[in-house]
Amino acid sequence: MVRLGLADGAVFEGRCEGPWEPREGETVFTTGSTGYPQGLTDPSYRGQILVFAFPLVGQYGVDEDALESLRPQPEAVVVSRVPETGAGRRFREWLRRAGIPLMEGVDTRALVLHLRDRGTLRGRLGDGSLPRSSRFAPDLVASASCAVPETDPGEGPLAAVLDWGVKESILRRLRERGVRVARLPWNASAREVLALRPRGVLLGNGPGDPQDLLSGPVGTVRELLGRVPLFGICLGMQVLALACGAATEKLPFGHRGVNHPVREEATGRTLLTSQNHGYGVVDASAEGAGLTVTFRHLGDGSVEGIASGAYPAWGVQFHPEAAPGPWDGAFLFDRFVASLDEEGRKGAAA
Ligand SMILES: NC(=O)CC[C@H](N)C(=O)O
Repeated sequence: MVRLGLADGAVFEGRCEGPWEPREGETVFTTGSTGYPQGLTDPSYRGQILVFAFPLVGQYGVDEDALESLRPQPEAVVVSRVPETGAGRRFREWLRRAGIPLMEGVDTRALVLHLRDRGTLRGRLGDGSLPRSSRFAPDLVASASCAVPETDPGEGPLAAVLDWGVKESILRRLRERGVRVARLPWNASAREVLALRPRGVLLGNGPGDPQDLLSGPVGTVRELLGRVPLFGICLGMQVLALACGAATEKLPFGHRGVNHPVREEATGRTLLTSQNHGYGVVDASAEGAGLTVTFRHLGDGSVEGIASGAYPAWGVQFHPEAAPGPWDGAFLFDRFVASLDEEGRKGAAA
C-alpha cells in the first residue's frame, strides 16, 4: 500500500508496482484525456505530483516521437487505472526506468475534487505522513534548462529562446516556419542574448513560481524590452508581465488540460487551448504596467494573454504549440515569425 499524504491532512491510498522511494511535490491535476506522453515530458511539471483526472492512462504506450523532453518530469504520477495490456505495461516500464513512482488504483475522482475545493496542496507519496518541506526547490528552472547555448546551423532568421524548461514542440513550431533557433541557458544575460543579434526572443515555458525568477530572468527580459520582439509562452508570459511591472499570483488550483476555452478580446472568437499553469498575471495590475489583456479564460475570466502598448512584446498563458491539445493557437507562431521580419529587421538595422 502506498499513501499520498496532503498538507491539509487528507490521505489517499493506492499501490505502486515494484520498488519506489517516497517523493514530495505540489499535487496538481490535469483533465486531459489524451496526450499523457507529451504532458509527462513537459518540464513545467518538475517538482509536482501529477494526478490524471481521466480514469485510464497508459492505454497507448509511449511514442518516443511524441516527447517534449528526454524524460518524464514530475516527481510522481497518480492514476486511477493503467490497462493490463502490452501498451499499459510499456507505460509502467517507461516510468519505472526513469525512477518515477506510479501510484495506481487511486480514487482520483475524489482526489481531484479535493484539490479543486481546497486548492493545490503539497503532497508526499509515502506511508501517509504529511509532506515535510513547505516549498519547491528554487532551482527548478535551472535544472530544467539546457547547460550551454545551442544554435541551429544553416540559414533563416535567428530567434533566441530563453530555456527555462522549454518544450521541444515550441522549438519545432519555430523551425518548421524556417526560423533558426538559438537555445540559451536560463540565466543568459541580455548582453549575451543581444550578442547573437537575434531578430526576436521567445520566452519559454517552465516550472515553478515566476517570482522565483525576479533576481535573474525578469531583469534580463526588462533589458530586452524594446530592443527586440519578445513572445512569451506560459512562464514566459508571466516573466514578461513581471518585467513590465505587473504582478503574478498563485491560482487556486490552476489550469491543466487540453480543452480550456479562451476568448481573443480583439475578435471575440474562442480558441480551445492546451494549458498547464498554476500561476497567473493579476488582472488589475496589467493596465498600470502598460499591458492590454488580449485573451481571457472563459471559465474564470483570468488573464490568458497580454500585449505591451510600448514595445513589440506579447505573451499567452496557454500553449499555442499544443502537444498535447488543439492547434487553435498555432497562428500565434505565424505572428511571431512575421514580427521577426518586420520589427527584428528594424532592430538589426538600428
Ligand atoms: N507551463 C508553464 O510555463 C507553467 C508556468 C508556471 N510554472 C505555472 O505553473 O504557472
